[in-house]
Amino acid sequence: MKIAVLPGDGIGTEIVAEAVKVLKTLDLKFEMESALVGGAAYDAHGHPLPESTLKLAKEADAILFGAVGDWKYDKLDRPLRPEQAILGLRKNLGLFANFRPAICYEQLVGASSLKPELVAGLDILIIRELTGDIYFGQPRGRREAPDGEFKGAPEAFDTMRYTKPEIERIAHVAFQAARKRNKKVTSVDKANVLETFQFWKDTVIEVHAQYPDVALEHMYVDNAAMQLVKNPKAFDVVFTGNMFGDILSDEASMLTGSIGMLPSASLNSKNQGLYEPSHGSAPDIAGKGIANPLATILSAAMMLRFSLNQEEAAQRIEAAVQKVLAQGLRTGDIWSEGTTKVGTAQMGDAVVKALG
Ligand SMILES: NC(=O)C1=CN([C@@H]2O[C@H](COP(=O)(O)OP(=O)(O)OC[C@H]3O[C@@H](n4cnc5c(N)ncnc54)[C@H](O)[C@@H]3O)[C@@H](O)[C@H]2O)C=CC1
Ligand SMILES: CC(C)CC(=O)C(=O)O
Ligand SMILES: [Mg+2]
Repeated sequence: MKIAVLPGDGIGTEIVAEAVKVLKTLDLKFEMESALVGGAAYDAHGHPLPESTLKLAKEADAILFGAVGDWKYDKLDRPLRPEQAILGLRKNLGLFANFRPAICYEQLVGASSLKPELVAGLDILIIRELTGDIYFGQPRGRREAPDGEFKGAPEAFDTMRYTKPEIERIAHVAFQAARKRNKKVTSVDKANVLETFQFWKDTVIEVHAQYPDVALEHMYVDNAAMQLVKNPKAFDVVFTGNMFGDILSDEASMLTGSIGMLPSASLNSKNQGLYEPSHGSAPDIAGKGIANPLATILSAAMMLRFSLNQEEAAQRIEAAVQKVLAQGLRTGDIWSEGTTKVGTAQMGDAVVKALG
């Protein structure tokens, strides 16, 4: 088994180091090989996703990814910007199914910005389509407005699109995941305004015919954003497209206490996967040793479960994380009065110790 380790930029390097530490503590046989990605790869090789990094990722059984991006690259031409590395990996490897579980651990009920009773016991699964939608649709660009009130003025445009097979395959993923949980899917769309999402809704209804044992509800994304903070426990599987899933998963992270707690798995049809925290490179706190590494450590647990067939090891990591939280250790983002503030490496060390 081979794991490609791609730390990336900002806090990416700090949090991946902790997840690697945890993986090395397990008595498992796998090889790990690291490579540059994102801004770090652009600085060294002139491209955010060099051929050698892509080759390593393609050949690996699983990829452990940190985060990419920094404000200093924001003026580069888009194809050279760090974010193109993660988008390119997702597209090149066909990682269309993104799982983002939002679980509020008992010990962190007080860390959420919501009332404890709203988040205690929360366990929802966001399933986000990851290789389509407006993030990848063509054409896109800048031009002179071809018509309308401001005809001739400079304008920018993107294309929102989904093909039927793209919607069908992720709908099957959502319904099958729901069968292993509470048999309820909320499909989030904007069918009242967007043709793409009326098509999404129609296709989801068709696929649902094969899953009569799973309850399906539809919700517009604006309402879903509101319901997520009003009554989050009413959801079980939240299923949506690429952009809405991106936004709603950051929102849902705060139900768990912090974005530093939300792991993710991105899978293709061969169950090859990329595992990364749901957050970005956090340039505002990079280099300070204060980032929360738990989302990345929990992503490594998802990697053991989904791609490396090591369920027991995955559960060991998840139990170790809960044990450390029960000991009262907290990085700044989840700290509250009466708990002990620790840095990134101390948190990683504590998880390693709890594993023993
Ligand atoms: N998959 C990826 O590589 C992603 C990359 N990005 C990139 O990351 C850069 C920063 O983007 P932002 O919008 O600021 O989002 P961000 O997720 O990096 O940070 C948002 C806020 O959350 C905090 N935060 C994030 N992770 C944390 C952690 N583990 N522990 C404690 N606090 C944490 C940050 O300090 C910041 O205040 C941009 O260049 C963006 O494009 C953003 C999202 C995903
Ligand atoms: C570069 C972005 C598309 C990444 C992101 O925000 C995400 O996947 O959550
Ligand atoms: Mg995001």
